[in-house]
Amino acid sequence: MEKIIVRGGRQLKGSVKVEGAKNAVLPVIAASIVASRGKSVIHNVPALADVYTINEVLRSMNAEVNFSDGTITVDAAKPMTTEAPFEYVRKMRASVLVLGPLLARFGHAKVALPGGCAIGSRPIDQHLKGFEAMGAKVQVGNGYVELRTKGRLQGAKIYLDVPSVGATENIIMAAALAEGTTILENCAKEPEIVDLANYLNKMGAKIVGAGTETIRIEGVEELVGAEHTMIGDRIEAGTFMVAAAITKGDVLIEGVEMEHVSALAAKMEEMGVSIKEKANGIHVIGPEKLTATDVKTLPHPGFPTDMQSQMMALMLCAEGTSIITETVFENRFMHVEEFRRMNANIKIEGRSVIMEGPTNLQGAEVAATDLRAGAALILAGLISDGYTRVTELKHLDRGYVNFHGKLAMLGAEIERVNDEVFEEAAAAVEETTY
Ligand SMILES: CC(=O)N[C@H]1[C@@H](OP(=O)(O)OP(=O)(O)OC[C@H]2O[C@@H](n3ccc(=O)[nH]c3=O)[C@H](O)[C@@H]2O)O[C@H](CO)[C@@H](O)[C@@H]1O
Ligand SMILES: C=C(OP(=O)(O)O)C(=O)O
Repeated sequence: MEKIIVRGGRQLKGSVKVEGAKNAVLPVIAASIVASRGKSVIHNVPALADVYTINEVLRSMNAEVNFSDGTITVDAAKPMTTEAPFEYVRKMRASVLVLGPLLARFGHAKVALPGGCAIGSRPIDQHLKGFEAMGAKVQVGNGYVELRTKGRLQGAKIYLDVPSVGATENIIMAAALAEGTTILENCAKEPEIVDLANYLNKMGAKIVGAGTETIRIEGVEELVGAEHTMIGDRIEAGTFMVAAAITKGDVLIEGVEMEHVSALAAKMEEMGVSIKEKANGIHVIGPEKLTATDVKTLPHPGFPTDMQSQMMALMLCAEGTSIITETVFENRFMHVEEFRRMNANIKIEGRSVIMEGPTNLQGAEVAATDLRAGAALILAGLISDGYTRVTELKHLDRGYVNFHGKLAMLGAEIERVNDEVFEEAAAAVEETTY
């Protein structure tokens, strides 16, 4: 079994560069389906398992996709099939982001229903409500959702019940090729939405208001391939900000906008962490003592749910009582059990967790329950007594490129090993007769 083994006690020092944002690149790759001519060239693409999965989804539908040295080219000009089977959606929920582009360009899309996952139930009703408002017929059955439209989709006024990131993305991709104007209200304001709108506008779309709660999309008849460079990953950056703070370290984080991590930075400053914007990155210095604080996850610009488990690791080390309230996903506390294995004193009360710190964290064998939980357990391992062994790395690989290698470059005592390889080698040694 593959594991990351970390030995606590090293202060992190140096600089680290973050990758392009996973949650921005997945919709951008899906959006390249809307180009009926011309190639799309996308730079600063992270080599993540999720990126390989979305590339496979597009290839399976007859698009040409090449990925090397951080650049993806997509040629979707040839006729495409319009179905994404369960084998892809099972690996990565963001596969549902092909629904909007396929429907808008080909009048048909069929994708396996994603179902729940380790962090909550994650329905797609708001995506479907938007497509229906634009004139699509929606059919759900046998584990699939199928969308059809006769002729072009029609612009519509759509109000989202929750500011869903995925629904906002799917609807703006569909509306970009619809006939007439779509006004999308109470939409998500995440930086990834702005990046997607910028890319679509380079393709010829007419989208204004991305990053605010009302987006207006004037549909156009055709979109063409475009060149785009992805924004830096604010969640990877945030994870390294916590790594610096938790180890009382001194780290410069490059490749991300300060504005994209401002909610996290504000909370970390309340805890006593020094965070300064520099010309070449974000400079984080961890204090001798961390002060307890409270955090509530919210849609952007609130505190991101994708930083909740990493923040929990930091709060475990703070003096006093800290509370985290998770309002975005109903079940995103699976990592609490794993932290308890590391000696954490944590109570779950409804949608909140209450921690008494500082915790004398102890190394243990723990499992990544989702990708951010995996990162959070490694962060806790950085300051635990002894060795922490983190398994289920498939989750981590969905969202972090070479996480252990980057931490090692900053001075952490960490390695990624494959037990099976060791066991095979050990067995081979035993069998050897001298
Ligand atoms: C690939 C990607 O970008 N993933 C991110 C995206 O996920 P994703 O786009 O799936 O998350 P959403 O913003 O859609 O979900 C937010 C909340 O809305 C609910 N909801 C969503 C859609 C819907 O039709 N109906 C509904 O009720 C969800 O159950 C959840 O409680 O945003 C999340 C919230 O910031 C992040 O944690 C994920 O990392
Ligand atoms: C929850 C996440 O991703 P996804 O929506 O792809 O599961 C995440 O990036 O933390």
